Amino acid sequence: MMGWGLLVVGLCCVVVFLIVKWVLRSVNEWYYERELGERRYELPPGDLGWPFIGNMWSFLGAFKCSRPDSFISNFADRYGNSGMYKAHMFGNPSIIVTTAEGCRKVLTDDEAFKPGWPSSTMHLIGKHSFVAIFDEEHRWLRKLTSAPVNGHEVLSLYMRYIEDNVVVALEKWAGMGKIEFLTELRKLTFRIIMYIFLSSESEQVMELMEREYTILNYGVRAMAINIPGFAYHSALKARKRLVAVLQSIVTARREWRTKNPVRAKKDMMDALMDAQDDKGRRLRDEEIIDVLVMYLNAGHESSGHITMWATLFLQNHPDVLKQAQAEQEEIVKKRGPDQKGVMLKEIHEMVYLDKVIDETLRVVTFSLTVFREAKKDVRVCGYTIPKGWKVLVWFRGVHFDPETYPDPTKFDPSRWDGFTPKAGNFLPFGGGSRLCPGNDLAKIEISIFLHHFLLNYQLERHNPGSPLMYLPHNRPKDNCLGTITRRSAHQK
Ligand code: HEM
Repeated sequence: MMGWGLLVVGLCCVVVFLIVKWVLRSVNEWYYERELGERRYELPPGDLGWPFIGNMWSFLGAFKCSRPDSFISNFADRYGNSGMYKAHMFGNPSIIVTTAEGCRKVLTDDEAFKPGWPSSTMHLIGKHSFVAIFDEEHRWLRKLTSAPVNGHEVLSLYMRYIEDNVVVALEKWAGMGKIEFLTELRKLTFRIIMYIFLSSESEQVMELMEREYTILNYGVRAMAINIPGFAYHSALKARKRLVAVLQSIVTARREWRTKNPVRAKKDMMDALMDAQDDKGRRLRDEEIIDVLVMYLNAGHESSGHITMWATLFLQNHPDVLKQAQAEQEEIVKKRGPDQKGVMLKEIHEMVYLDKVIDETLRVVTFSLTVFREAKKDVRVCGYTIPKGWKVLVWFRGVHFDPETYPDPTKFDPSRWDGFTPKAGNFLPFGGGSRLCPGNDLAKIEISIFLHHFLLNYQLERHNPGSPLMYLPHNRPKDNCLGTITRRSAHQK
């Protein structure tokens, strides 16, 4: 009797548990889809996860357990390979778009989409930065700020500065013994972007700011929990400190400009201070600071990571390394006796290195996803994205599509021999009106670094098996701890 009783109680518990689970799993769908009426049947397949946390648990779980692709493959396993899935991400009902066709459509249709970054990102990067502004305001500020980092003339101008700093840094690292290669690279790329935007700052200020950016970036991809001990809370504090430093730089510059009205050289800060829109409006300090917070971050974090990964891939693939070294040696051999340093035309001749960099950009896919919001109901690849819903343009899905890139997880620069991806199939720098304005600068920086590294240096990692982390960005957990040494004559 007792046994039957226990069985019944057990069964009741299981049934109650299943009902509660089903109700909880359906709450988000009832709440967000009810108001869509019949249009809910036009949504892509998927599920909106649990109340409050949505699908964030499985997103963070997949990325923290180093299985980044399992997050999307779980959707594909459950709902079929539709390439678009509904989900609840970063606090919003969202559509994740993983196909080249869908991503291109979202990135290029400014009539239908505007930026849709989570409000936590906006608080961290700034409500006057490009993650928050759109249409006319974005076009104006983008034109103003992208000019100083684009075009043959300006890039040639920065190349000397970049190269001098690369040469000094590599020499210094080779005498330092054990270093965190990624940390040092981030400092180097930060110094370069600070020079371009602010004509440099003191060593101390730069180190401090770079450290604050590291903390800020941890918060960008974390749950927006503003409680001490959580990454987002620390990131908000880091932003405050960054804003304070930038405010003091802006104030000092304004004072300096008043005393020196005629200036020989103008940098990005000058451009922002001089700017006037067609109604004669000038930018306020807080707007300038937000644009700087964004540019200084975007302009060093990505280049530092990609340079580290390209170096690692080269070191781990001896055949690729040999071919890349041979190309650089050939370039140096052709130089006249008076030439000092790399020329822009030589970078265009680095055809093999360019394939190595493109393959690195693909395999790493530094920007896992970017966010948009539908301004109206939009049809994409046969599904409806409802007005107000967020869209996650999932670059990783595009870059790991086996139909375009057979054996997609393999690092293989030769896949680029005679191969030009169709529009939308290769998006390391995004696309449309938000295409990365620093793409040429980034490629030049990476090429100059690899040029000198390949000719003269090698890296020995201390923990080659160090586990990988995927958030906020792909990197070895030990920040690539290793020793840089000069290549001896017989290795050349
Ligand atoms: C390997 C290096 C880099 C990668 C992989 C990269 C990637 C990207 C991607 C994917 C976007 C598109 C964001 C979106 O669609 O919402 C973007 C935008 C942006 N990037 Fe880069 N980037 C790199 C280097 C740089 C550099 C060096 C700079 C600074 C000069 C920079 C500044 C920006 C800015 C300001 C935006 C926002 C553009 C807008 O919203 O109009 N990036 N980047």
